Amino acid sequence: MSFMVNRVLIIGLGLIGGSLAKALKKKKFAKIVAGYDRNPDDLQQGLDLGIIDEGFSDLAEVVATADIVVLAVPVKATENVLAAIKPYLSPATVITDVGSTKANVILAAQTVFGTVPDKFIPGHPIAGSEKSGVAAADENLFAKHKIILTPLPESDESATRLIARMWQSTGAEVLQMGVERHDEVLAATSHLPHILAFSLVDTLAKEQDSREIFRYAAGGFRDFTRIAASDPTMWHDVCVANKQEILNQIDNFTDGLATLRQAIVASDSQSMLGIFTRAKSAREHFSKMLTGTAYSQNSHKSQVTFHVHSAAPLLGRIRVPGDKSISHRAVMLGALAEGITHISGFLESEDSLATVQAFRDMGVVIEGPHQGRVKIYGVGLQGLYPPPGPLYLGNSGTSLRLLSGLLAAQAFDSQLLGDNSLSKRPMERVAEPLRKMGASIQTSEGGGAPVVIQGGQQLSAIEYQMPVASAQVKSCLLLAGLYATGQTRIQQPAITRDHTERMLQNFGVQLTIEDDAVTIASGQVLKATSIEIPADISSAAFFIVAAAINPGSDLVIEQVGVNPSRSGVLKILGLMGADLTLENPGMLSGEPVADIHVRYAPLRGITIPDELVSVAIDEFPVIFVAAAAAQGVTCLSGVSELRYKESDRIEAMQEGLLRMGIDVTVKGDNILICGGVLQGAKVSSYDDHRIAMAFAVAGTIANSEVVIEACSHVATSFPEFVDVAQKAGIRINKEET
Ligand SMILES: O=C(O)C1=C[C@@H](OP(=O)(O)O)[C@@H](O)[C@H](O)C1
Ligand SMILES: C=C(OP(=O)(O)O)C(=O)O
Repeated sequence: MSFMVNRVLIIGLGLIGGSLAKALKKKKFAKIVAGYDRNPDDLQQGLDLGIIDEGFSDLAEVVATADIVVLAVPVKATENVLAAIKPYLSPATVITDVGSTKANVILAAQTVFGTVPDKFIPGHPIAGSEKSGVAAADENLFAKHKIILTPLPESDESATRLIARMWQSTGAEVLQMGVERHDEVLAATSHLPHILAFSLVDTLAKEQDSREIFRYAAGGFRDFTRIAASDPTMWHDVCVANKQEILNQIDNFTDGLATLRQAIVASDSQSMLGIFTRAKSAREHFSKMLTGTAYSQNSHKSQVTFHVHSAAPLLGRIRVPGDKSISHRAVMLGALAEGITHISGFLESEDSLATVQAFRDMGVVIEGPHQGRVKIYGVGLQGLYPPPGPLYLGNSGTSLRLLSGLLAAQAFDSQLLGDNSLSKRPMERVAEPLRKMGASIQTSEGGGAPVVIQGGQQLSAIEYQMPVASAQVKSCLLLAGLYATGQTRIQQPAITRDHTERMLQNFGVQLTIEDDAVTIASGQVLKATSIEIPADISSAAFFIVAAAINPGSDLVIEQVGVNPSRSGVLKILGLMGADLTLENPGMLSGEPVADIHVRYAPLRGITIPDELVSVAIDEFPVIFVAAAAAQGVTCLSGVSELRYKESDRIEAMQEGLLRMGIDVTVKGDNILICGGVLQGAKVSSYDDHRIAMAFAVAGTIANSEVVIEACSHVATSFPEFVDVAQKAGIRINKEET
């Protein structure tokens, strides 16, 4: 490290002080790491173990020469230690501490110095262990842990930066927050759990047959009570120091426990399941937030790269997972219905799980998903609760836009957030008509997320002519229309998927449906029902195209949704000469389904009819691949909406196909793709699931390996893609780093 402090003095060589000394020495943060402890044995042990360079039993000798003094002593000793070092401090010395409460540390500094010195930067490492003492010092104790600094408005900024740099050198992540907020947050997340652990063990230990009980204590007891072995004096001091915040949290917890007790007394299964399912999903949600991972099990934030080699023919029968658009709607309407809705075929992907989480955050009891089955205890149109914080919708445009319509009509305020990609997508297209209905809704810079909604507005019906063909805008307004006084009529410039209309009718809602418009009246009640979700044609499309372009293929994809407002891809491929037949037709919860049978046949370039664009909107990435594999030129126009998806899908496909040696010309709204021989290349998915999967299909006919980078987002819509692709005969491997 180029930057080096001369001398750091650590006062108190316990677990935290010793670990900090060890880490600072290892990272060469200071030329000299000095230690002071009033216990000579600890000091000697620190020297013997090489944890400190110099040991002092007299503060006068060392304080004046230290650049940084760290108080690693119990919180209640802070005042005495500050008083002891005060006479020797030089004006340049920066002081910090490691206490787990902050208001009383500030008070101690005020008592000793009159006002808090501007070079005193209070800090708290959120790291520890049930072990104590210098012998347990661990140089990695702080790595990847959070350190909270609570500087005051008058604190010296360069002193704050220095302390931040000191902690960063140990591998920790440094955050800043206000003193009060720190004490409140820590009371909830650290102090209360410790108190509960101590109290539970103490209560059980007092029972007569405690020996007998503890003999049978299994994992649950051990997990819950590990922290009851922590240092009693330290926890005594914390309880004294953060008394009021801790009492607030104990009261809060006591209320929660009383509610659960009452549910058990009354054998109230719905309340018990509500508490347990909410807690389970919140725990999973938080763990994922904390580890930076995602909603579904087989997705995480690691870098995922696909490697694809040209395929043998695709043969046999496969199933692809449930429809994403319908899965979202089933959860939303199930939650708003009266009674219990049972769903099967639910898509367990990041996007649809984000919708589930949002409704759980609003108090809806949802069991599952378990093997595609979800049980929703509907709360009725007026039964949602205010969420405890912003609703995080990940990568999912459908969740954010549809929920905007619903939330604009609620009595409570809400805020909708998404990942980087979602934050860039246009949200004014829903905010603008919702404002016309009387909603109070703001989008962020550039018209994107976060979207902030003030509840408590009575919406009124409007007649709205949508400027863009968007099922999300239409569905958003239909949901708002359930609450708006009067009849909301939405007119669309082209056909868009009508799953919301079909599903509302399944839930008993009356609509007036015309060729290009739909009207909904408020005052209706949704009645719980059972929904079977067909396989997603947007996921099936990758295999339809892969089979269509690989000689010898003969593949059946079972029970796929073939709703005419979704199945433009079949028509487009048909016009290109693909050999497709629909077998075994039927209906699933108001949606037409069929087995799609694809056999290889040479494709030819065509001009894609304008009216097929909006009914094949998500399939264009893979349609581009079909065009690249076809003989001749494919022309299309009117697809500018593709620029507003998870990536700019026109740019992403053009770039990748050009790398693969395919001529793609984009002039304004016109796109020309010249079929040719696809070459092996390295391409990026731009974190867009459909781009990743489209290039995997392109790889099946490339003349050498295709490497697709940034594929973790495939879990947005199709977490099992690689497994299904391998089963169908595609030679694809997933590399995770
Ligand atoms: O309503 C829906 O479920 C969807 C509508 C389409 O978006 P737009 O409404 O923006 O066209 C589509 O691209 C998206 O994947 C899902
Ligand atoms: C555009 C898509 O989804 P959403 O708008 O829900 O993010 C998609 O799945 O291709």
